Amino acid sequence: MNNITIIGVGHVGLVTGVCLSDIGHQVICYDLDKEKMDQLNTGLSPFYEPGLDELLKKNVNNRRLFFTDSPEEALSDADIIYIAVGTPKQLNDDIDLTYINNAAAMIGEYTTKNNVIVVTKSTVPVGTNTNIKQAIQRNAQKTRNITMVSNPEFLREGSAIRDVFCADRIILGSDCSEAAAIIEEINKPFNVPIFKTDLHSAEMIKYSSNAFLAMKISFINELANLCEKVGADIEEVAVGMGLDSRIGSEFLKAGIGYGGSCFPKDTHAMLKMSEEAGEKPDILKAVMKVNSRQHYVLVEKAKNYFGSLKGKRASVLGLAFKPHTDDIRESPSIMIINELIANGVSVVAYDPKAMENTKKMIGEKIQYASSIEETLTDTDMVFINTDWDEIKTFSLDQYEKLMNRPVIFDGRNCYSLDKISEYKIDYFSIGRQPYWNALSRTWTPCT
Ligand SMILES: NC(=O)C1=CN([C@@H]2O[C@H](COP(=O)(O)OP(=O)(O)OC[C@H]3O[C@@H](n4cnc5c(N)ncnc54)[C@H](O)[C@@H]3O)[C@@H](O)[C@H]2O)C=CC1
Ligand SMILES: O=C(O)[C@H]1O[C@H](OP(=O)(O)OP(=O)(O)OC[C@H]2O[C@@H](n3ccc(=O)[nH]c3=O)[C@H](O)[C@@H]2O)[C@H](O)[C@@H](O)[C@@H]1O
Repeated sequence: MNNITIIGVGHVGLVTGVCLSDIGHQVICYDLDKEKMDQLNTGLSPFYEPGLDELLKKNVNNRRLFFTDSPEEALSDADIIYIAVGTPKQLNDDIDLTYINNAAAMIGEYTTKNNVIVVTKSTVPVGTNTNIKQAIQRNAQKTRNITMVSNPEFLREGSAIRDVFCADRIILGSDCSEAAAIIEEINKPFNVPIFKTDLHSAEMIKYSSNAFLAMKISFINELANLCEKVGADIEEVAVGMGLDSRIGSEFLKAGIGYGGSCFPKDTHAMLKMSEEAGEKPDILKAVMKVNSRQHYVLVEKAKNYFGSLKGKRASVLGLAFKPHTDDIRESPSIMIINELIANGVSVVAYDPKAMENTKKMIGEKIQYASSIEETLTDTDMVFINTDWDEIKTFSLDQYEKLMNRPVIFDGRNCYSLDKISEYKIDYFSIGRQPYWNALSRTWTPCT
């Protein structure tokens, strides 16, 4: 059992704290937000993540997990400190390292132990861990020896707890083998393969993994658009490709482009890192370009279908950037909504978990419904933007019943084409037969 301090209690910091306490460590988590810390000490998570509330409650109740907004309480006795603060994109798309620098300064100011190991969970550009160490040293009052371990996180929102306990690997980068061995020991109970490497390579592994996954998504989306033109079905193509173990079946789901707080920002950060190093990141640029275009393919289809969208009313099913989360950061659904509004469409939306966050972000620009049925009622078109189970399994006859004249723009290929053709619904999806025309009962190419 180790005593561990975590700085930054967001998606990564909280899940890390909960999981480390669950495997037996004593964890104290520190964040600036007092209200959030008070709520967490009662066992209630500030965001939705499957399975998190139960584990949080369990470990708060058995006193292995504690939250504070006092840096002194969190840091003065600490000798193993995890940094999990945000590294967001600035308005000009550069990475913002303010929170990292503040965390570093704070560690220097408040720690009192002679030897401290600092473990970076946050995603940071290559070289940042070295800068963090220097920033801590500049501020250090009592601590003499600071050792850095880069331990990038690979969890996904919506399956974060499972991803930690069943991870494919844990990466530990350090220039000190003793420190890496201590962090390896801490992680042993997870029973996950551990790969130890140097600091810079560990930092690079994180960006490279996210960029590769983003590339897979843009690749399948580009193929999807081609499939529509040549009469192939991207769902079949993805299965056939994925059967090759060198390619693998994951992250080959065509859709409306990747969103979320990480792929967009991390591809930008990697692009910048590459350019600063004098390289030409051509693949990365293409990945990002394809992705930006993909967010709007459904709106383009709607424009072609209706001629003009002005004065129409659209329902939107799904606001979160993916299912099983209430996170709407860089959500393609919000981009589609903004594009619809710019085209004179009035929007009514529904999401099982992300309504509150959407209200905070875009307020009364749209209307909010409390069920799928209410969302669809008297609308001219529906956009399926997030494939929550509730949305994927929603009965097609309800679209017929509730909409003015049902037209579905399905960004997640939720319905089988065989099923669709049994209904009087005009249907567009991604990378399959482009358009089911209910009146002529034919699959028609898009213009
Ligand atoms: N969200 C995700 O699924 C994943 C995120 N990451 C990376 O992990 C890092 C954290 O991401 P999230 O957890 O999503 O961020 P977040 O934005 O959800 O949470 C960051 C937290 O840090 C706190 N904070 C900022 N400065 C602080 C300071 N000086 N002292 C104490 N607390 C401070 C904020 O109040 C906030 O609660 C980022 O670098 C991200 O790229 C990595 C893997 C997965
Ligand atoms: O660094 C991070 O923050 C994390 O970023 C992603 O995790 P996350 O963004 O939570 O979610 P993903 O499941 O990767 O989905 C990201 C986006 O890609 C889209 N996506 C995903 C997979 C796919 O096949 N097709 C597709 O369009 C999703 O709809 C979503 O908008 C990575 O998968 C994690 O390994 C990583 O730790």
